[in-house]
Amino acid sequence: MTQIEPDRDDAAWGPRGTAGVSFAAGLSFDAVDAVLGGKKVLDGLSLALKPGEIVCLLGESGSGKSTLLRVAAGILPVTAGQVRINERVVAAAGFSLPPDRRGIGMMFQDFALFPHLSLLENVTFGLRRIGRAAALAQARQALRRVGLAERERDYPHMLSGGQQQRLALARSIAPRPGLLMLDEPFSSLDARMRETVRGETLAILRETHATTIIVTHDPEEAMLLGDRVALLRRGRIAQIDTARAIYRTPVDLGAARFFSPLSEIVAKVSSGMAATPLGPVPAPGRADGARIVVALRPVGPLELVAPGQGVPGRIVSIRGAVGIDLCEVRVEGLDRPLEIRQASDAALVPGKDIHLRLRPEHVLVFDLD
Ligand SMILES: Nc1ncnc2c1ncn2[C@@H]1O[C@H](COP(=O)(O)OP(=O)(O)OP(=O)(O)O)[C@@H](O)[C@H]1O
Repeated sequence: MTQIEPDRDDAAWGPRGTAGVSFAAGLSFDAVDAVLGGKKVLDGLSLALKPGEIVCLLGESGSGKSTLLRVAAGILPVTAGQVRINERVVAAAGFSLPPDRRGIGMMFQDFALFPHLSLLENVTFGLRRIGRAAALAQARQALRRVGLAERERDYPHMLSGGQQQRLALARSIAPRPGLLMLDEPFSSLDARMRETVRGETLAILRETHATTIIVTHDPEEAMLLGDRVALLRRGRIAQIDTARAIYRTPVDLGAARFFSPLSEIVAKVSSGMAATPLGPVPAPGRADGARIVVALRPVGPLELVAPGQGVPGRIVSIRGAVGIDLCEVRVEGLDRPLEIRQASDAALVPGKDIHLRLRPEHVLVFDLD
């Protein structure tokens, strides 16, 4: 058996070490189709990532998120279009560069660890090409970076969920891939652990410089982690932009609904304005008689004001969260209560009469489909 040399480099890496740096790669999908079970799951999908960029992929269940990662990694072929890595075509109809020649690291939702291999062996598994000594050094560096250096002889079942996530991350970054595909990397962790692990993972991704796609179901997570957020719908990108931009100017009502609950009011346009029970809302560019949806996020468009300065409403329910109250407010003329988030206030109680002022500049307006 090979004698494992103690690592002499500890001091240089600080308390936890750093992740090895990758050569970030550009990744692009040009009008890609992919078929599963006779169904077109990616349908003319186009998407381009700049080197070193982190893009979070959001979308309904079944919209094709995992399929997109599998196509990038070379696990699934394309039936039309092209996938390019650094301008080199790696997939096209009838052609697929094998996964191990693409320089892509993949991390799966269930971590896909090898139960019969030690932590160190789990990480060196993907490093067979570089020779035993270099593989051990790189694997140890990755384990140290995720805080598992002391556990290298243990087996995956001896780790907590959070530690397993860190091992899976170490395994995917150890070969220093230029591209990383992370499929719901935090979904099996509980809420508190998710927050810590998420921050740590982001720090590691920034260190490696790897160009990364992260699939998530959680809009807040996407907004925190992604340089840009891409919204996938029925196998195509419905919108891609910074999280702030998508939040402020979603491309349609479906995209808006993805990022927060909405109170939706249908209204008719007259002379560029739409009358709602909360007050008039500008509807520029819409013809007279057109029907629109005025959508209100729980934070921003409505403020509590003194009597006489806004429309009357009544609080019908209150749920407390950390530092905020989630209020449902009934307003005459609306079929459903409005959902409003307010800074916690003991004076806000169910049954209380309040007054609301609409801030039209914070309202989203969409054509009624
Ligand atoms: N092996 C398969 N055979 C046939 N259809 C499949 C297969 N795998 C996935 N699909 C279908 O392809 C579509 C896209 O699946 P995919 O896993 O990419 O979606 P997703 O957006 O990642 O969903 P989720 O968020 O639920 O993981 C779904 O309709 C799914 O049922």
